[in-house]
Amino acid sequence: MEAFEPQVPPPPLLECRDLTKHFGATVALDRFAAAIPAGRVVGLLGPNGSGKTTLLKMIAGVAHPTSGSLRVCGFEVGPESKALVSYLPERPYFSRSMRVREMIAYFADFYADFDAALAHDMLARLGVPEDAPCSALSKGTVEKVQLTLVMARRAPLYLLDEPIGGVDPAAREFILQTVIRAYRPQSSIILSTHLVRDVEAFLDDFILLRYGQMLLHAPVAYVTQEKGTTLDAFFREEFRC
Ligand SMILES: Nc1ncnc2c1ncn2[C@@H]1O[C@H](COP(=O)(O)OP(=O)(O)OP(=O)(O)O)[C@@H](O)[C@H]1O
Repeated sequence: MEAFEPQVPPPPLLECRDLTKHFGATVALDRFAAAIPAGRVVGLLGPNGSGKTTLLKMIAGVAHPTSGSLRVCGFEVGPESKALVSYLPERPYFSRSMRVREMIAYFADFYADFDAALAHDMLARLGVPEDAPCSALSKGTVEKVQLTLVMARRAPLYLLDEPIGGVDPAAREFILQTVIRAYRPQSSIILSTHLVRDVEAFLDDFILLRYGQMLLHAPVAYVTQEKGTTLDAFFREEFRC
């Protein structure tokens, strides 16, 4: 007789429970709760000041919740969870005095999961000169480099805060195809953006935030199939000023 072994499902890649962040009297995030499984590209959408950056910072472990909890692959925020998260912050963070090639070497040294060959390949596809000092690069090219460095890590969870805001519209789709789709199917990506029209074809799910509260967490198909509209049109209608 075969022994019956109950299958214990793996923990979600990300689980947030009642996650709350106050800055003085400002409630930046209010009891945010969500579970994100592996293999999803999730758009984090909402007007200015709705809490997107605050949420990503707490998941990355660079800001601390006022209350509530979160786990990445079952780990509370700490060294284990940070090693599993590849985070692109909203502001440029790398040394402007280094050359692109040196940045790649630096990341390869620092992160055990960094795939330098993949980074070189992505930069070549994106037309970024590796010998250029970062200080000589345009804002859009700096974004391409940062996004490449973050996506060339083999991490389970990628957090991208406004990844393509400074890139020209013609290049956005190419970048999303080249860089975002380079991730592995067992990973997930959460990306915050105002460029809903540009990213919606790449998203599986979306989360809508307003005034720090989650309005909706749903598959994009909920909007395109059940509502018969685009995510961009849905977003504009929802947040009409
Ligand atoms: N360090 C801080 N000190 C005080 N208030 C803050 C701080 N960081 C964020 N806030 C406030 O928290 C709220 C959420 O800000 P957050 O940056 O998370 O929003 P966002 O959705 O990312 O905005 P945007 O789309 O403009 O980038 C805002 O009211 C903001 O002013």
